[in-house]
Amino acid sequence: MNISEYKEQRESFLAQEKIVILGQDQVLTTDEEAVNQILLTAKMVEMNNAFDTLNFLPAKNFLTVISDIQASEVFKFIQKMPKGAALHVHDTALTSLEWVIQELTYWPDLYMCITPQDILLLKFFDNPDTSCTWSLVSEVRDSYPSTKEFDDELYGRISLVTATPEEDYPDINAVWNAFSKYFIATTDLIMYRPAWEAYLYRALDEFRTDNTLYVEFRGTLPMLYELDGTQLSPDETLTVYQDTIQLYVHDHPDDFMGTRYIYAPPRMVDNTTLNGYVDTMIDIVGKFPNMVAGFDLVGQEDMGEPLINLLEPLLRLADADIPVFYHAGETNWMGMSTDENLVDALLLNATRIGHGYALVKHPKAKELALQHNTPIEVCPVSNQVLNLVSDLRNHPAAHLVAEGFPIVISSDDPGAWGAKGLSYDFYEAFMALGGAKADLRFLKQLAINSITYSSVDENTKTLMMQRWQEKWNTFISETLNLHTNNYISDTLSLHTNTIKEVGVVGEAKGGMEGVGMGMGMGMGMDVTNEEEEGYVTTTTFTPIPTFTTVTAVEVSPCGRVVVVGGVDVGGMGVVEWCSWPPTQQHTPSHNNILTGHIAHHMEFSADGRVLGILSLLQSTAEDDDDCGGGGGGGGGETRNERNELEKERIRECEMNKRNISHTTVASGVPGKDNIQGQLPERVPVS
Ligand SMILES: O=c1[nH]cnc2c1ncn2[C@@H]1O[C@H](CO)[C@@H](O)[C@H]1O
Repeated sequence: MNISEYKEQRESFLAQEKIVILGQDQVLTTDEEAVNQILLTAKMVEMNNAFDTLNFLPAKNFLTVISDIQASEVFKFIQKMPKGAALHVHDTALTSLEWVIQELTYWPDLYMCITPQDILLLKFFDNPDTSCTWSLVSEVRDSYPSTKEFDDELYGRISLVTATPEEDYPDINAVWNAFSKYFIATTDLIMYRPAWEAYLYRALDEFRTDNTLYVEFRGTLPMLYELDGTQLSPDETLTVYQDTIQLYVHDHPDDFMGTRYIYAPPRMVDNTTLNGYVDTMIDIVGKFPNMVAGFDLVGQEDMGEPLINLLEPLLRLADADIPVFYHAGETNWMGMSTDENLVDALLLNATRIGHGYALVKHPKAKELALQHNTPIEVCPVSNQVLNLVSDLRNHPAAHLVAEGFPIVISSDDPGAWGAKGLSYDFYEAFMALGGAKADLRFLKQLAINSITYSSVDENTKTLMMQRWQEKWNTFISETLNLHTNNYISDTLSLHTNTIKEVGVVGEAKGGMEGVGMGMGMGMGMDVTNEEEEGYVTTTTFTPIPTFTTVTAVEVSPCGRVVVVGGVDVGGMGVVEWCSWPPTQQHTPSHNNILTGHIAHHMEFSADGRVLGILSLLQSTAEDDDDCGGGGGGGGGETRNERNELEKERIRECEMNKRNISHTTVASGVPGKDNIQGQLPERVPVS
């Protein structure tokens, strides 16, 4: 076998592998392709940098890299992207803790107490009871040197966020212990009926503003209470849920489509208690059929009762045809009792599986899940924070992604760990579970999956998909526009900072004429006034603002490239691109900047798109053809010698390309009013 045969075989092998990756069968429109390139460019900058430095955010505990993720361009992209639905989140950690502290803990009548076991309690009372030594939060806050100090301490006590997770949470029990304290502190605080209304409204707002259309949240159904301590019944509690959701949808009819509730009491129970939960379930699904989606069991799985021990009540649910969404396989204990929850969840006909972290260790269960089209709800940040996996590249869902298994991505308990909405989990999934090659198709598929696997009826699903698609289309076109606009300003400032000179090439030997532009761009080109062998270069310093008109801006087909069209003083455009026409496969990181080249004219379509560039002396930083200065490099020459060599090289290169026809369009002092000569005629580009 020769090398090319081998390579052919390899290509076809890799192609086969690629087509099964989650989302690869999505067909992208031209605009989506362009956006994909923008996305991949940002992604590859991040990936390549991490590949060199080993500073890869998904490999680090989320609690320590939240602000780094916020600074990521990929994350910002994902935040704006319509993500569909959040299908796996828990009631008491839906909303950012920052809001809870800044808003709810400033409400009057809120008391706090720290128990002898050092557990923080927060509760609203008109008259505090005697179960603890309560103090008014407002008074305690006032006793601090500053409100910020108090609020920070409160945040530190409640949230799981820490700079030293490995020390603070050495194992899964330690982190779940801290997690339980979070639930204890927040539950009484937010179950005060007016506080819950504000909290749930805010939760939906955080998801909507994170570009999520719909939410399914799980809850243990803790009873709401009034200030005088009166507890609401389950029906009254659920009515408050329903009213708040309806109010939210009413207030945001175009951007939010609703919320359903999965009743999910604790799994650390016996059959009698669970039978009580099942009764409640059957009752509430009858009374709130639109809102209540089904049943689940929650809590630290390894500590809970395995599903197999709870069969009698669970089969009652199956008999009553109640959809179930069991948390199952949220464990690293392969072969132990809780690990088999996965099998039971599937045999009990789960609609979706919560986490399903252990699924890859159960090939038969995986097969069954595929047969039943049962997705798993992957919550990457949760799995990392709760100590199942430290480096998210090693998350088992990476295997599932590689073979296109149906997953949805969700955020579990964003409020508990300084996250918000869905974007952080999408980011981790995109960077770590999908690997370097996951692109817009992957993200699009995740969004589509979230709607496909939601529990809404088919009609609503169709409407939701349509709404999502509209938002998606808007996102795509806005991203293209925004990218282009940003690119102009970036480009302008880049050029303003780095352009040293603009050279106007006058008469060339042999009567060839041309206009050239020499920009420093840190590429070692340093053209000065000179005359050599008929190759005349006139150099004038021209700051970028003298580029007079920007008539069109476009992302090139390779996406990366933006052309700032229009006319500069020499009748040229400022050009940055990968390649036009695309002559080679460009990796997204390919960032050729054309400098010192002759671009006479750009050709635009009737709708203003840049079709191509005419009379272009093409040369790029990475082409063999490059005439634009090869950058530093070089061996022992002095700077002057290097400059001379460089000039010689450029000149030769330029001369070799004289078969491209050029027209002098300007000479003399740059400046809009000093353009001399005619702009070249437009030649249609086929
Ligand atoms: O990742 C998880 N696995 C299992 N249970 C969870 C997880 N996150 C939160 N809860 C449980 O949900 C309840 C609030 O609705 C909490 O009691 C918590 O234990």
